[in-house]
Amino acid sequence: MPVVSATALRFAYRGGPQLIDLPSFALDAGESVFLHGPSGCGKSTLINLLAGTLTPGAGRIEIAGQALTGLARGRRDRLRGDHLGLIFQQFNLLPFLSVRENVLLPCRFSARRAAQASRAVGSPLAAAQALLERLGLDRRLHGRAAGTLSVGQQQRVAAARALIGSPELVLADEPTSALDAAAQQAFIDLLFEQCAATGAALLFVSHDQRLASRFLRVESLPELNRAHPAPLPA
Ligand SMILES: Nc1ncnc2c1ncn2[C@@H]1O[C@H](COP(=O)(O)OP(=O)(O)OP(=O)(O)O)[C@@H](O)[C@H]1O
Repeated sequence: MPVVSATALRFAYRGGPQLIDLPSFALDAGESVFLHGPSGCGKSTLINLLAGTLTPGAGRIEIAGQALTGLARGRRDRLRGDHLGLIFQQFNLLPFLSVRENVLLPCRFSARRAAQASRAVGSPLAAAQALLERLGLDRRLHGRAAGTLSVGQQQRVAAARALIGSPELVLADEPTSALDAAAQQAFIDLLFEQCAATGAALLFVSHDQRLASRFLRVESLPELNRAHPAPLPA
């Protein structure tokens, strides 16, 4: 069973042209997919549709076998919290909360994630600490306000937050855009390692095709998408 599937998905921003017209797209459990395309082709929009933060004009999205489309907001938020880990370009960490509290957020919103974290290592707190340490952030940093960390450190906090409680699917939107080439490779290594450890599928979105060679499955959004939005000027 796919961990995420989209069928006959169509989307346009209000008053804008058709941006997404996707006959079908799916990821199987444990699969890692690199999705690329030029700036403005709709990659972030697609991620937000799959995450349920944008609502499609038509079509169906299923997460872990459950329909996301058509759900009321509260149930959609719960489905997202239970099954998805999200890493965005801007990390979306809460800068005044500690590193530890940021990582624990998904367990606060999802009893399922908290239970899975507890089953794995005893408690959500122990899971947060173990993940942070495996991602190279030692305990002295865990009580610091997230906003005081370097960009590379914040990226790893965002990864720990996405991975805690073993979500079935991790959606990563340009997560390495602020890193240099060596740090990008190291971050991708960590993501692969952690997704393999929890069995999570990974959808990694980037315009940077140099990263594609690390993935077994590589997809081009403009090739999948039957709507062809005009590229943004460089
Ligand atoms: N909230 C919005 N309202 C209206 N138009 C939007 C909105 N967000 C994005 N767009 C437009 O939709 C198109 C696709 O944007 P999107 O961010 O999905 O592209 P992208 O492929 O992720 O680009 P990038 O690689 O630069 O992040 C762009 O033309 C963009 O200007």
